[in-house]
Amino acid sequence: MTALLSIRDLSVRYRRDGVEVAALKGVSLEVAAGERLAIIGESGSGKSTLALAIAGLLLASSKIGGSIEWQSQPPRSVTPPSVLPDISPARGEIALSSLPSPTVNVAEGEPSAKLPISPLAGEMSGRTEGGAKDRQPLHFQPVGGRDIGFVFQDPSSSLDPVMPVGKQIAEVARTHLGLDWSQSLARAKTLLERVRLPDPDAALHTYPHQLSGGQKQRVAIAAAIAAGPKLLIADEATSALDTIVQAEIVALIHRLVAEDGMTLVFISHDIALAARLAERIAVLRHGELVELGATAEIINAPRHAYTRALRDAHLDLDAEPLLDRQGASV
Ligand SMILES: Nc1ncnc2c1ncn2[C@@H]1O[C@H](COP(=O)(O)OP(=O)(O)OP(=O)(O)O)[C@@H](O)[C@H]1O
Repeated sequence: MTALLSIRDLSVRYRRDGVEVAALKGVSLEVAAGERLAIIGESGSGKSTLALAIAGLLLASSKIGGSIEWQSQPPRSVTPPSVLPDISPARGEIALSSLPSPTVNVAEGEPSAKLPISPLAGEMSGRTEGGAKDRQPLHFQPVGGRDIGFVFQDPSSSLDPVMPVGKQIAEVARTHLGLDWSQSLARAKTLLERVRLPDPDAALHTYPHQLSGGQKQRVAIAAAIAAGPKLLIADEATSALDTIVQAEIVALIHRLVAEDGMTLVFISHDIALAARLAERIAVLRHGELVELGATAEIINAPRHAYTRALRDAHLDLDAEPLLDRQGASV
């Protein structure tokens, strides 16, 4: 399979209370175009940091080493390209984001603010820095976030509480697909249908607080895919939901990814959930990639003791089979 992006020797360090935290330590992996990749590990293992690094959403104060290199652009299967919505949990609203340069190549310890396009720094901006226009991109360059959709754990903090959800989705379409308001609202309605919100016409006018947690997450997913991204990153997108709703959201993500031909990076601490959705699983521990393989291999024949422990811990807690032995079962 063609690689969509290659991550090489990626390390990320945060600074907190004067102390440096090494969140990622030399992680290398490729994400193939069209695959469903899960990244699992315990709390603090660096999963979110990896997701944010891929999306170019790391704090400007973080120190980044290594590279993230995007390969040639695969054919888009959905609507015209556009800038995608960044649903920023830090800001509690849908913001319009830009990605960093796809080829992020920074010396270890160099501030990420020196990246060609600034990462998250209080608010997302599409400004280029450091004379990015003069650079000759060697690879496909994702523009203004249009190529990555991001779904965060908590839909309550990723949606604007005082804006009807239809408008939140339509805003994305209007701004970035060049549609007028009626076209944008029609698109929002179609997206609400696609994420199976009951009565999409009425749902257009509802506010987030009028929806259940699962419904809010459906809206957040609709907004994340409104621009037709080629890569969808779901960061613990089901963790705040009860088990039944979790399964529904996993099924929804699986269907949308298949329908739109997206690549999926699914972040989860739950190996069972990951196994239901992903074709490959990457296991992070203390910021290091300890194992990467086909889902069936990871589940049935894990090589690393840590992966075995994750699997066995799950088996101890839940008698349900982790995998239907046929791969993703949704
Ligand atoms: N903004 C930040 N400032 C300082 N340290 C951070 C920051 N974000 C994360 N860290 C630290 O970096 C490490 C990796 O965190 P990260 O959130 O990537 O892990 P995770 O596997 O996603 O955890 P969880 O499942 O709990 O979300 C942890 O030690 C965490 O405390």
